[in-house]
Amino acid sequence: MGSKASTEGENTGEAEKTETVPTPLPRLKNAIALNQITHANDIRFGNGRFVYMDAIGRGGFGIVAMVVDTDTSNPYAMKMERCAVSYKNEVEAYEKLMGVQGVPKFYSTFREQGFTFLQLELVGINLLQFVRAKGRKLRRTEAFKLVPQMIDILEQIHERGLVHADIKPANFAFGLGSECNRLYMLDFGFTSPFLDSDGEHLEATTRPPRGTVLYMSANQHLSISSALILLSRSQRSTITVVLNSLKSCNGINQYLTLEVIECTDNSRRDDLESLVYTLMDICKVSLPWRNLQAPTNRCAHHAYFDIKQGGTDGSKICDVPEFKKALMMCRALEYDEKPNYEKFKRVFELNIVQAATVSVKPDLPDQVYRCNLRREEEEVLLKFDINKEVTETAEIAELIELDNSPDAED
Ligand SMILES: Nc1ncnc2c1ncn2[C@@H]1O[C@H](COP(=O)(O)OP(=O)(O)OP(=O)(O)O)[C@@H](O)[C@H]1O
Repeated sequence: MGSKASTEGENTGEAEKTETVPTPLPRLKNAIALNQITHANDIRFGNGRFVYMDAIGRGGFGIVAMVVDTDTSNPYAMKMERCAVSYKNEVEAYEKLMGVQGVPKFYSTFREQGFTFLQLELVGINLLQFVRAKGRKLRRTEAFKLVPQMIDILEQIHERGLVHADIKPANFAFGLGSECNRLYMLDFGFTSPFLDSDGEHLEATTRPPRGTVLYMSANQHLSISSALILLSRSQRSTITVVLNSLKSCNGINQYLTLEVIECTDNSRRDDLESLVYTLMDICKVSLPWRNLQAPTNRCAHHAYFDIKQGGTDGSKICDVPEFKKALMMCRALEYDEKPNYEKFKRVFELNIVQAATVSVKPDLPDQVYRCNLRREEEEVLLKFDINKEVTETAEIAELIELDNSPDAED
């Protein structure tokens, strides 16, 4: 299934030693000031061109590292993934989104030792980290101040014929330095086109829900088809492998019930609905489904659907008029309908005084946020130590596996 099991979709880089950051101590826990990076090490990517500095993010498929280009001394974000499933999607999306304000610049991509790499413009802390660093949720006026930028980015992504499909706080980040009051959109691993080659909206197709459970639209939980596959005793031989692995489960040796959760493909309205949930979450408006278990079957998805629907006008979700209105607008959109982005922005418009006085930006505009690596991730990085001889056949096997994968480039 394309959804992320974590209901929060967050990185878990919590408290950690700051041995690589010299004095003065940063005020933001885990922060790395760009002008304070002094340590260089022997971990290199891209045939030695990029020096690894620190891990700054983690996702479902790999890590994001801060690196420095030895040719230019410029820092970059390097997204490194073992699995190539979302990689091709993401590269295609970044290529289509070149030049969009609010999407990090995409510089290059390469493969090394069975891993895929994306060299990206380095941006600052994400919205989830921002809220945590503040130690409180945002005031509504603060969150609303961000809306025009968020909608503008989303509109431009849609203008290029793509739906993002994983809108959440961790996928918005502030820029660095003089760009620190600008928002950027990250993570195009689930991004997909919604227009055909003639510019027509694609027909609604079905596939497993996509996105991060906490923020995915109600529609993504609406299972519209499921398959019940009954296998007679005589058919067993054809699926011996499956049945063998299920031997320990009572009652499965006569028939196999396979439930397929499918929903309608994401379209523009789903991105907007996820944006409303993102805004609710960064303000002090709790998401009523936050404590539900991650949905693994149709019944659980329906429970999510019901609660996210919150009645026809979303009134059972929360009583904040702006969110209610925005949700109603999302619900009123047809699958292939272009949203009225300006109208959507107006729902969250601040008055003149608020617009002039409310400011939302990181306290430390030159700092990125370090993410604690797990042991296995550190071990992976050590594969890229230039002092270490690469002799392991496992690495060659990985390469072969990757090149044979359906996503491998020609
Ligand atoms: N260009 C960048 N500059 C700075 N930090 C970044 C950049 N890209 C990603 N990050 C950091 O890394 C985190 C994870 O990145 P991203 O969401 O792209 O990875 P992912 O594997 O797709 O994650 P997930 O599975 O949670 O969606 C982001 O939340 C962000 O904090």
